[in-house]
Amino acid sequence: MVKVGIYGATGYMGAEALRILLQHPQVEVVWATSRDGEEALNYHKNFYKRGIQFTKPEEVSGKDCDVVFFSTPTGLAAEMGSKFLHEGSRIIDFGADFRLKDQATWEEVYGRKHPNWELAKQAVYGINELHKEAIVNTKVVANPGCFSSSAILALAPLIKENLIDCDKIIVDGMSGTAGAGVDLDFALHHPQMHNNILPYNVVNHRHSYEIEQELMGICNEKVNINFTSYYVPISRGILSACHCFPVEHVTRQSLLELYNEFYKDSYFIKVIDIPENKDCAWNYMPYPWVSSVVSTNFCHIGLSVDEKRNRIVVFSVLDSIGKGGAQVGVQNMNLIMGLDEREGLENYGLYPY
Ligand SMILES: NC(=O)C1=CN([C@@H]2O[C@H](COP(=O)(O)OP(=O)(O)OC[C@H]3O[C@@H](n4cnc5c(N)ncnc54)[C@H](OP(=O)(O)O)[C@@H]3O)[C@@H](O)[C@H]2O)C=CC1
Ligand SMILES: CC(=O)N[C@@H](CCC(=O)OP(=O)(O)O)C(=O)O
Repeated sequence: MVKVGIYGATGYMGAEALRILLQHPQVEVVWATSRDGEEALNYHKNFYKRGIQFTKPEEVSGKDCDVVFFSTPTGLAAEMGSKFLHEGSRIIDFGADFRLKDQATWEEVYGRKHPNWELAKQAVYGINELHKEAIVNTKVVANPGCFSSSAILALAPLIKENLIDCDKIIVDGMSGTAGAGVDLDFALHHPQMHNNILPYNVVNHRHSYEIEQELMGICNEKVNINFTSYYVPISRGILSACHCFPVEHVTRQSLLELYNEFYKDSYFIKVIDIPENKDCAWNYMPYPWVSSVVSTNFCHIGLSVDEKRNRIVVFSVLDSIGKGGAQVGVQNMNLIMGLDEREGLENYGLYPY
Protein backbone atom coordinates (compact mmCIF):
# COMPACT_ATOMS: atom_id res chain seq x y z
CA MET A 1 0.00 0.00 0.00
CA VAL A 2 1.11 3.57 -0.72
CA LYS A 3 1.05 5.63 2.48
CA VAL A 4 0.02 9.26 2.08
CA GLY A 5 -0.41 12.37 4.19
CA ILE A 6 -2.55 15.38 3.27
CA TYR A 7 -1.27 18.67 4.66
CA GLY A 8 -4.24 21.06 4.76
CA ALA A 9 -7.29 18.82 4.43
CA THR A 10 -10.06 21.21 5.45
CA GLY A 11 -10.13 23.14 2.15
CA TYR A 12 -11.69 22.14 -1.16
CA MET A 13 -8.58 20.55 -2.67
CA GLY A 14 -7.76 18.72 0.55
CA ALA A 15 -11.32 17.40 0.76
CA GLU A 16 -11.18 16.18 -2.83
CA ALA A 17 -7.79 14.53 -2.30
CA LEU A 18 -9.18 12.82 0.80
CA ARG A 19 -12.34 11.66 -1.00
CA ILE A 20 -10.37 10.14 -3.88
CA LEU A 21 -7.56 8.66 -1.77
CA LEU A 22 -9.91 7.05 0.77
CA GLN A 23 -11.45 5.09 -2.12
CA HIS A 24 -8.12 4.33 -3.83
CA PRO A 25 -7.47 0.57 -3.67
CA GLN A 26 -3.69 0.94 -3.29
CA VAL A 27 -3.58 3.82 -0.77
CA GLU A 28 -3.68 4.20 2.97
CA VAL A 29 -4.26 7.76 4.23
CA VAL A 30 -1.97 7.92 7.25
CA TRP A 31 -2.84 11.44 8.30
CA ALA A 32 -4.68 14.56 7.12
CA THR A 33 -4.19 17.87 8.88
CA SER A 34 -6.21 20.76 10.17
CA ARG A 35 -4.79 23.34 12.49
CA ASP A 36 -7.54 22.63 15.03
CA GLY A 37 -7.13 18.82 14.89
CA GLU A 38 -10.93 18.35 14.77
CA GLU A 39 -12.98 15.51 13.28
CA ALA A 40 -13.29 15.75 9.47
CA LEU A 41 -17.08 15.92 9.57
CA ASN A 42 -16.84 19.33 11.23
CA TYR A 43 -15.69 20.51 7.80
CA HIS A 44 -16.83 17.93 5.28
CA LYS A 45 -20.33 16.53 5.69
CA ASN A 46 -19.66 13.90 3.02
CA PHE A 47 -17.48 12.12 5.62
CA TYR A 48 -20.27 11.99 8.21
CA LYS A 49 -19.81 9.08 10.66
CA ARG A 50 -16.77 7.74 8.78
CA GLY A 51 -14.59 8.29 11.87
CA ILE A 52 -12.02 10.47 10.09
CA GLN A 53 -9.99 12.51 12.53
CA PHE A 54 -7.70 15.36 11.46
CA THR A 55 -4.26 15.68 13.01
CA LYS A 56 -2.58 18.97 13.91
CA PRO A 57 0.25 19.88 11.47
CA GLU A 58 2.88 19.95 14.22
CA GLU A 59 2.16 16.28 15.02
CA VAL A 60 2.74 14.78 11.54
CA SER A 61 5.87 13.31 9.98
CA GLY A 62 7.04 12.35 6.51
CA LYS A 63 8.57 9.18 7.98
CA ASP A 64 5.13 7.57 7.93
CA CYS A 65 4.46 8.47 4.28
CA ASP A 66 5.55 7.69 0.74
CA VAL A 67 3.86 10.86 -0.52
CA VAL A 68 2.75 14.08 1.18
CA PHE A 69 0.21 16.29 -0.61
CA PHE A 70 0.38 19.99 0.20
CA SER A 71 -3.10 21.40 -0.13
CA THR A 72 -2.25 24.71 1.44
CA PRO A 73 -1.91 28.34 0.31
CA THR A 74 1.09 29.12 -1.86
CA GLY A 75 4.28 29.45 0.19
CA LEU A 76 3.80 26.67 2.73
CA ALA A 77 5.09 23.77 0.62
CA ALA A 78 8.31 25.65 -0.05
CA GLU A 79 8.72 26.35 3.66
CA MET A 80 7.85 22.84 4.89
CA GLY A 81 8.70 20.61 1.92
CA SER A 82 12.36 19.93 2.78
CA LYS A 83 11.36 18.53 6.19
CA PHE A 84 9.12 15.89 4.58
CA LEU A 85 11.67 15.09 1.88
CA HIS A 86 14.39 14.56 4.50
CA GLU A 87 12.04 12.30 6.40
CA GLY A 88 11.76 10.15 3.28
CA SER A 89 8.54 11.11 1.53
CA ARG A 90 7.92 12.64 -1.90
CA ILE A 91 5.89 15.83 -2.12
CA ILE A 92 3.13 16.95 -4.44
CA ASP A 93 2.22 20.62 -4.09
CA PHE A 94 -1.24 21.75 -5.15
CA GLY A 95 -0.17 25.38 -4.76
CA ALA A 96 2.11 27.48 -6.95
CA ASP A 97 5.40 27.25 -5.00
CA PHE A 98 7.29 25.18 -7.56
CA ARG A 99 5.51 25.85 -10.85
CA LEU A 100 7.76 28.50 -12.41
CA LYS A 101 11.29 27.78 -13.62
CA ASP A 102 12.60 31.31 -13.20
CA GLN A 103 13.02 32.66 -9.66
CA ALA A 104 12.82 36.35 -10.60
CA THR A 105 9.57 35.73 -12.48
CA TRP A 106 8.14 33.77 -9.52
CA GLU A 107 9.03 36.57 -7.13
CA GLU A 108 7.51 39.21 -9.42
CA VAL A 109 4.31 37.21 -9.97
CA TYR A 110 3.77 36.22 -6.32
CA GLY A 111 5.09 39.50 -4.89
CA ARG A 112 7.48 37.96 -2.33
CA LYS A 113 10.84 36.31 -1.97
CA HIS A 114 10.73 32.59 -2.70
CA PRO A 115 11.19 30.63 0.55
CA ASN A 116 13.28 27.76 -0.91
CA TRP A 117 14.39 28.01 -4.54
CA GLU A 118 16.70 24.98 -4.22
CA LEU A 119 13.60 22.88 -3.66
CA ALA A 120 11.76 24.55 -6.55
CA LYS A 121 14.63 23.59 -8.87
CA GLN A 122 13.97 19.89 -8.18
CA ALA A 123 10.30 20.09 -9.14
CA VAL A 124 8.64 18.73 -12.26
CA TYR A 125 5.58 20.56 -13.59
CA GLY A 126 2.74 18.11 -13.14
CA ILE A 127 1.09 18.03 -16.58
CA ASN A 128 1.60 14.32 -17.07
CA GLU A 129 0.57 14.44 -20.74
CA LEU A 130 3.78 16.43 -21.37
CA HIS A 131 6.17 15.32 -18.62
CA LYS A 132 5.30 11.73 -17.75
CA GLU A 133 8.83 10.37 -17.69
CA ALA A 134 10.15 13.21 -15.55
CA ILE A 135 7.24 12.82 -13.11
CA VAL A 136 7.95 9.10 -12.71
CA ASN A 137 11.49 9.97 -11.63
CA THR A 138 10.96 12.98 -9.38
CA LYS A 139 10.42 13.49 -5.66
CA VAL A 140 8.79 16.92 -6.05
CA VAL A 141 5.76 17.62 -8.23
CA ALA A 142 4.42 21.10 -8.92
CA ASN A 143 0.76 20.49 -9.61
CA PRO A 144 -0.41 22.98 -12.27
CA GLY A 145 -2.94 25.76 -11.73
CA CYS A 146 -6.46 24.82 -12.82
CA PHE A 147 -6.75 27.34 -15.67
CA SER A 148 -3.21 26.46 -16.71
CA SER A 149 -3.98 22.76 -17.10
CA SER A 150 -7.01 23.54 -19.17
CA ALA A 151 -5.26 26.01 -21.50
CA ILE A 152 -2.03 24.03 -21.88
CA LEU A 153 -3.89 20.85 -22.80
CA ALA A 154 -6.02 22.80 -25.29
CA LEU A 155 -3.10 24.49 -27.03
CA ALA A 156 -0.21 22.00 -26.87
CA PRO A 157 -0.96 20.15 -30.15
CA LEU A 158 -1.25 23.39 -32.16
CA ILE A 159 1.96 24.76 -30.65
CA LYS A 160 3.86 21.51 -31.20
CA GLU A 161 2.99 21.55 -34.92
CA ASN A 162 3.72 25.32 -35.30
CA LEU A 163 0.24 25.85 -36.71
CA ILE A 164 -0.65 29.15 -35.03
CA ASP A 165 0.64 32.68 -34.49
CA CYS A 166 2.24 32.31 -31.02
CA ASP A 167 2.15 36.05 -30.47
CA LYS A 168 -1.62 36.23 -30.65
CA ILE A 169 -3.41 33.65 -28.51
CA ILE A 170 -6.50 34.64 -26.54
CA VAL A 171 -7.80 32.47 -23.72
CA ASP A 172 -11.06 33.14 -21.86
CA GLY A 173 -11.19 30.97 -18.76
CA MET A 174 -14.63 30.55 -17.16
CA SER A 175 -14.52 29.01 -13.72
CA GLY A 176 -16.90 27.84 -11.04
CA THR A 177 -16.36 29.39 -7.65
CA ALA A 178 -14.82 26.33 -5.95
CA GLY A 179 -11.66 27.40 -7.77
CA ALA A 180 -11.32 30.22 -5.27
CA GLY A 181 -11.06 27.91 -2.25
CA VAL A 182 -13.15 27.68 0.87
CA ASP A 183 -12.73 31.26 2.18
CA LEU A 184 -15.55 33.62 1.32
CA ASP A 185 -14.95 36.74 -0.75
CA PHE A 186 -17.50 39.53 -1.33
CA ALA A 187 -17.89 38.73 -5.05
CA LEU A 188 -18.39 35.02 -4.29
CA HIS A 189 -21.13 35.52 -1.69
CA HIS A 190 -24.26 33.65 -2.86
CA PRO A 191 -26.45 36.74 -3.58
CA GLN A 192 -23.66 38.25 -5.68
CA MET A 193 -22.75 35.20 -7.64
CA HIS A 194 -25.57 32.69 -7.98
CA ASN A 195 -27.12 34.56 -10.92
CA ASN A 196 -24.15 36.38 -12.32
CA ILE A 197 -21.06 36.15 -14.54
CA LEU A 198 -18.14 38.38 -13.74
CA PRO A 199 -14.65 38.99 -15.07
CA TYR A 200 -11.77 39.15 -12.59
CA ASN A 201 -7.97 39.43 -12.80
CA VAL A 202 -8.63 40.38 -16.40
CA VAL A 203 -5.03 40.89 -17.46
CA ASN A 204 -1.74 39.49 -16.16
CA HIS A 205 -3.38 36.58 -14.27
CA ARG A 206 -0.64 34.55 -12.56
CA HIS A 207 -1.55 31.44 -14.55
CA SER A 208 -0.54 33.23 -17.80
CA TYR A 209 3.10 32.73 -16.77
CA GLU A 210 2.71 28.97 -16.27
CA ILE A 211 0.88 28.58 -19.55
CA GLU A 212 3.52 30.55 -21.47
CA GLN A 213 6.37 28.68 -19.77
CA GLU A 214 4.96 25.28 -20.68
CA LEU A 215 4.00 26.17 -24.24
CA MET A 216 7.38 27.83 -24.87
CA GLY A 217 8.95 24.59 -23.64
CA ILE A 218 7.20 22.82 -26.52
CA CYS A 219 8.04 25.18 -29.39
CA ASN A 220 11.19 26.98 -28.16
CA GLU A 221 9.87 30.36 -29.20
CA LYS A 222 8.11 33.22 -27.42
CA VAL A 223 4.44 32.57 -26.69
CA ASN A 224 2.06 35.35 -25.61
CA ILE A 225 -1.05 34.26 -23.79
CA ASN A 226 -3.75 36.91 -23.49
CA PHE A 227 -5.74 35.37 -20.66
CA THR A 228 -8.88 36.65 -18.95
CA SER A 229 -10.72 34.84 -16.16
CA TYR A 230 -14.43 34.90 -15.32
CA TYR A 231 -16.50 33.52 -12.46
CA VAL A 232 -19.62 31.73 -13.63
CA PRO A 233 -22.41 30.53 -11.33
CA ILE A 234 -21.40 26.89 -11.05
CA SER A 235 -19.42 25.28 -8.28
CA ARG A 236 -16.83 23.02 -9.89
CA GLY A 237 -15.56 23.21 -13.44
CA ILE A 238 -13.75 25.33 -15.99
CA LEU A 239 -14.32 26.01 -19.66
CA SER A 240 -11.40 27.59 -21.50
CA ALA A 241 -12.16 29.09 -24.90
CA CYS A 242 -8.83 29.49 -26.71
CA HIS A 243 -8.85 31.65 -29.83
CA CYS A 244 -5.87 31.39 -32.15
CA PHE A 245 -4.95 32.32 -35.67
CA PRO A 246 -3.52 29.70 -38.03
CA VAL A 247 -0.41 30.38 -40.09
CA GLU A 248 -1.37 27.81 -42.70
CA HIS A 249 -4.61 26.39 -44.00
CA VAL A 250 -6.28 24.01 -41.53
CA THR A 251 -9.69 22.43 -41.30
CA ARG A 252 -11.66 21.16 -38.33
CA GLN A 253 -11.13 17.62 -39.59
CA SER A 254 -7.35 17.99 -39.94
CA LEU A 255 -7.10 19.41 -36.42
CA LEU A 256 -9.27 16.70 -34.89
CA GLU A 257 -6.95 14.12 -36.44
CA LEU A 258 -3.95 16.00 -34.99
CA TYR A 259 -5.52 16.13 -31.49
CA ASN A 260 -6.54 12.47 -31.55
CA GLU A 261 -2.99 11.50 -32.52
CA PHE A 262 -1.37 13.83 -29.95
CA TYR A 263 -3.50 12.43 -27.11
CA LYS A 264 -3.73 8.81 -28.27
CA ASP A 265 -1.85 7.56 -25.19
CA SER A 266 -3.48 10.00 -22.76
CA TYR A 267 -6.39 8.13 -21.25
CA PHE A 268 -7.82 11.10 -19.37
CA ILE A 269 -7.99 13.39 -22.42
CA LYS A 270 -10.98 12.85 -24.67
CA VAL A 271 -11.18 14.69 -27.98
CA ILE A 272 -14.78 15.45 -28.93
CA ASP A 273 -14.90 14.63 -32.63
CA ILE A 274 -18.65 14.57 -33.21
CA PRO A 275 -19.37 16.04 -36.69
CA GLU A 276 -20.70 19.58 -36.88
CA ASN A 277 -24.19 19.83 -38.32
CA LYS A 278 -24.39 23.09 -40.30
CA ASP A 279 -28.16 22.67 -40.74
CA CYS A 280 -28.76 22.71 -37.02
CA ALA A 281 -29.40 26.20 -35.64
CA TRP A 282 -28.28 25.21 -32.14
CA ASN A 283 -25.21 23.25 -33.00
CA TYR A 284 -23.93 22.46 -29.49
CA MET A 285 -23.31 18.72 -29.52
CA PRO A 286 -19.85 18.78 -31.20
CA TYR A 287 -18.26 20.73 -28.33
CA PRO A 288 -17.35 19.79 -24.77
CA TRP A 289 -19.58 20.49 -21.75
CA VAL A 290 -18.29 21.24 -18.28
CA SER A 291 -20.99 19.08 -16.74
CA SER A 292 -19.51 15.92 -18.33
CA VAL A 293 -16.22 16.21 -16.45
CA VAL A 294 -17.29 17.53 -13.06
CA SER A 295 -16.01 15.26 -10.24
CA THR A 296 -13.65 13.43 -12.62
CA ASN A 297 -10.04 13.41 -13.76
CA PHE A 298 -11.05 13.77 -17.40
CA CYS A 299 -10.42 16.73 -19.69
CA HIS A 300 -12.59 17.00 -22.80
CA ILE A 301 -11.30 19.01 -25.76
CA GLY A 302 -13.26 20.16 -28.80
CA LEU A 303 -12.71 22.71 -31.53
CA SER A 304 -13.91 24.47 -34.63
CA VAL A 305 -12.30 26.40 -37.47
CA ASP A 306 -13.64 29.56 -39.08
CA GLU A 307 -12.01 29.15 -42.47
CA LYS A 308 -13.50 32.44 -43.75
CA ARG A 309 -11.99 34.56 -41.00
CA ASN A 310 -8.91 32.43 -40.30
CA ARG A 311 -9.61 31.58 -36.64
CA ILE A 312 -9.34 28.39 -34.64
CA VAL A 313 -11.33 28.08 -31.41
CA VAL A 314 -10.38 25.27 -29.05
CA PHE A 315 -12.50 24.46 -25.99
CA SER A 316 -11.21 22.52 -23.07
CA VAL A 317 -13.24 21.58 -20.00
CA LEU A 318 -12.14 20.08 -16.72
CA ASP A 319 -13.03 20.13 -13.05
CA SER A 320 -10.80 22.68 -11.30
CA ILE A 321 -10.45 20.45 -8.26
CA GLY A 322 -10.46 17.22 -10.33
CA LYS A 323 -8.21 17.16 -13.42
CA GLY A 324 -7.34 20.79 -12.62
CA GLY A 325 -6.36 19.98 -9.06
CA ALA A 326 -6.49 17.14 -6.56
CA GLN A 327 -7.28 14.28 -8.94
CA VAL A 328 -4.40 15.07 -11.28
CA GLY A 329 -2.29 15.10 -8.10
CA VAL A 330 -3.40 11.52 -7.48
CA GLN A 331 -2.60 10.63 -11.12
CA ASN A 332 0.90 12.04 -10.53
CA MET A 333 1.18 10.04 -7.30
CA ASN A 334 0.24 6.87 -9.21
CA LEU A 335 3.06 7.57 -11.69
CA ILE A 336 5.65 8.29 -8.99
CA MET A 337 4.70 5.15 -7.07
CA GLY A 338 4.79 2.88 -10.13
CA LEU A 339 1.02 2.28 -10.17
CA ASP A 340 -1.28 2.32 -13.18
CA GLU A 341 -2.03 6.04 -13.71
CA ARG A 342 -5.76 5.29 -13.78
CA GLU A 343 -5.86 3.64 -10.36
CA GLY A 344 -8.53 5.21 -8.14
CA LEU A 345 -9.56 7.70 -10.83
CA GLU A 346 -11.85 5.69 -13.07
CA ASN A 347 -15.15 7.24 -12.02
CA TYR A 348 -17.55 8.60 -14.64
CA GLY A 349 -18.94 12.13 -14.40
CA LEU A 350 -22.36 12.96 -13.05
CA TYR A 351 -25.37 13.10 -15.37
CA PRO A 352 -27.16 15.36 -14.91
CA TYR A 353 -24.90 17.61 -12.84
N1 LIG B 1 -9.58 25.29 -5.50
C1 LIG B 1 -9.05 24.96 -6.68
O1 LIG B 1 -9.77 24.70 -7.67
C2 LIG B 1 -7.57 24.87 -6.86
C3 LIG B 1 -6.68 25.21 -5.84
N2 LIG B 1 -5.34 25.09 -6.06
C4 LIG B 1 -4.38 25.39 -4.99
O2 LIG B 1 -4.43 24.33 -4.01
C5 LIG B 1 -4.16 24.83 -2.70
C6 LIG B 1 -5.35 24.52 -1.81
O3 LIG B 1 -6.49 25.14 -2.39
P1 LIG B 1 -7.94 25.13 -1.74
O4 LIG B 1 -8.25 23.82 -1.14
O5 LIG B 1 -8.84 25.70 -2.75
O6 LIG B 1 -7.73 26.19 -0.54
P2 LIG B 1 -8.61 26.37 0.73
O7 LIG B 1 -8.48 27.81 1.13
O8 LIG B 1 -9.96 25.83 0.47
O9 LIG B 1 -7.86 25.47 1.86
C7 LIG B 1 -6.62 25.82 2.38
C8 LIG B 1 -6.12 24.73 3.35
O10 LIG B 1 -4.83 25.11 3.84
C9 LIG B 1 -4.79 24.96 5.26
N3 LIG B 1 -3.87 25.96 5.81
C10 LIG B 1 -3.89 27.30 5.59
N4 LIG B 1 -2.85 27.88 6.24
C11 LIG B 1 -2.18 26.88 6.87
C12 LIG B 1 -1.03 26.85 7.70
N5 LIG B 1 -0.35 27.95 7.99
N6 LIG B 1 -0.62 25.65 8.19
C13 LIG B 1 -1.30 24.52 7.90
N7 LIG B 1 -2.41 24.48 7.11
C14 LIG B 1 -2.84 25.65 6.60
C15 LIG B 1 -6.21 25.16 5.70
O11 LIG B 1 -6.36 24.42 6.88
P3 LIG B 1 -6.93 24.98 8.28
O12 LIG B 1 -8.31 24.45 8.42
O13 LIG B 1 -6.01 24.39 9.28
O14 LIG B 1 -6.90 26.48 8.20
C16 LIG B 1 -7.00 24.51 4.55
O15 LIG B 1 -7.12 23.13 4.78
C17 LIG B 1 -3.91 26.34 -2.87
O16 LIG B 1 -2.54 26.58 -3.01
C18 LIG B 1 -4.65 26.66 -4.19
O17 LIG B 1 -4.13 27.80 -4.79
C19 LIG B 1 -4.85 24.60 -7.24
C20 LIG B 1 -5.68 24.22 -8.27
C21 LIG B 1 -7.11 24.37 -8.16
C1 LIG C 1 -11.81 30.43 -9.79
C2 LIG C 1 -10.56 30.93 -9.14
O1 LIG C 1 -10.57 31.82 -8.27
N1 LIG C 1 -9.46 30.38 -9.53
C3 LIG C 1 -8.18 30.78 -9.00
C4 LIG C 1 -7.17 29.79 -9.42
C5 LIG C 1 -7.24 28.48 -8.69
C6 LIG C 1 -5.87 27.86 -8.72
O2 LIG C 1 -5.48 27.08 -9.54
O3 LIG C 1 -5.09 28.45 -7.79
P1 LIG C 1 -3.52 28.49 -7.64
O4 LIG C 1 -2.87 28.93 -8.88
O5 LIG C 1 -3.31 29.47 -6.54
O6 LIG C 1 -3.11 27.13 -7.22
C7 LIG C 1 -7.75 32.13 -9.53
O7 LIG C 1 -8.19 32.59 -10.59
O8 LIG C 1 -6.89 32.73 -8.88
